[in-house]
Amino acid sequence: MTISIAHLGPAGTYSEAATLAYVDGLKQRLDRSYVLKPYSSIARTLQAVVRGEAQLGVVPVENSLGGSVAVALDTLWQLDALTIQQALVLPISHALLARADALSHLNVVYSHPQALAQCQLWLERYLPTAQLLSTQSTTEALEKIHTDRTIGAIASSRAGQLYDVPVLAHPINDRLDNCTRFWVVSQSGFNLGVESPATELHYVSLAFSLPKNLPGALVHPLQVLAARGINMSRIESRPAKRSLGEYLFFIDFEAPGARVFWEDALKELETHTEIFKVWGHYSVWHLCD
Ligand SMILES: O=C(O)C(=O)C[C@]1(C(=O)O)C=C[C@@H](O)C=C1
Repeated sequence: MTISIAHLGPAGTYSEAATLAYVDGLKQRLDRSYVLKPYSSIARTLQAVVRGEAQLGVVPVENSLGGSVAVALDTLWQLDALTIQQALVLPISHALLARADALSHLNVVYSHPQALAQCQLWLERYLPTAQLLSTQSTTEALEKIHTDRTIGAIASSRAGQLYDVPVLAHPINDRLDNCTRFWVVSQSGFNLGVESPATELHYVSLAFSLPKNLPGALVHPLQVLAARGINMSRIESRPAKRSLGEYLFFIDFEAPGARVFWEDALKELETHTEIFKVWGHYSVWHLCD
């Protein structure tokens, strides 16, 4: 059976690059054929998995410079039907692509908001007067250029080659060690049949809302982890989209060793929450670009 994998498109996005590298890794573990399915937004990528149009979906969730990809976390919470199979970390090296001969000819730069955020200092320094406009993906930004010599796009050099747009500057991200974490998700209950060795560091990701906005409400669930010596690797709050000041909390923690140890922690943690969702237990693959 062919495994179909949804990702943010069109061709040339970093999400596609992460998916291609993931497929390379999968091929070494699972003798199947794979087909990639591009979608026009991160939310639609996740919805495609829920609708069964693809068995897996690859979405960016966090970048070392730009922080969380809010739409991915918010959509995961709303959809409530997905499980994380794998995390992927991809190095991200942005290029400024344009048909212009010099930076001074550019009036507008398009890109995905995450890519614009990752190049913020560079843009302030070299293109302080250019208008910065958002697109759904870095390759959608490239499509805006057509033949216009006053428009630039931030995307990968690989995308520049695919769309035949020259590189005007590279790398332009504010730190060279820029990288993005992606989650590979499936419908809950889907078994990919890939065992990750216990030697790989494993994580658990979860999210919850709190029963009441009272003093100490967040401390209690956190104490459950601290009391067991469980190392939290991320905590992120997002608006609950109910009343002002109500939040959802997204937590990742390291989960080595016996399953029973952290499963017990989850049971106790749940008692301190209102809505409680566990996204999964998974390992991380560090990909090469
Ligand atoms: O627009 C793309 O190329 C994407 O795959 C999206 C995305 C993101 O949302 O973080 C992925 C990796 C980079 O951080 C920049 C953009």
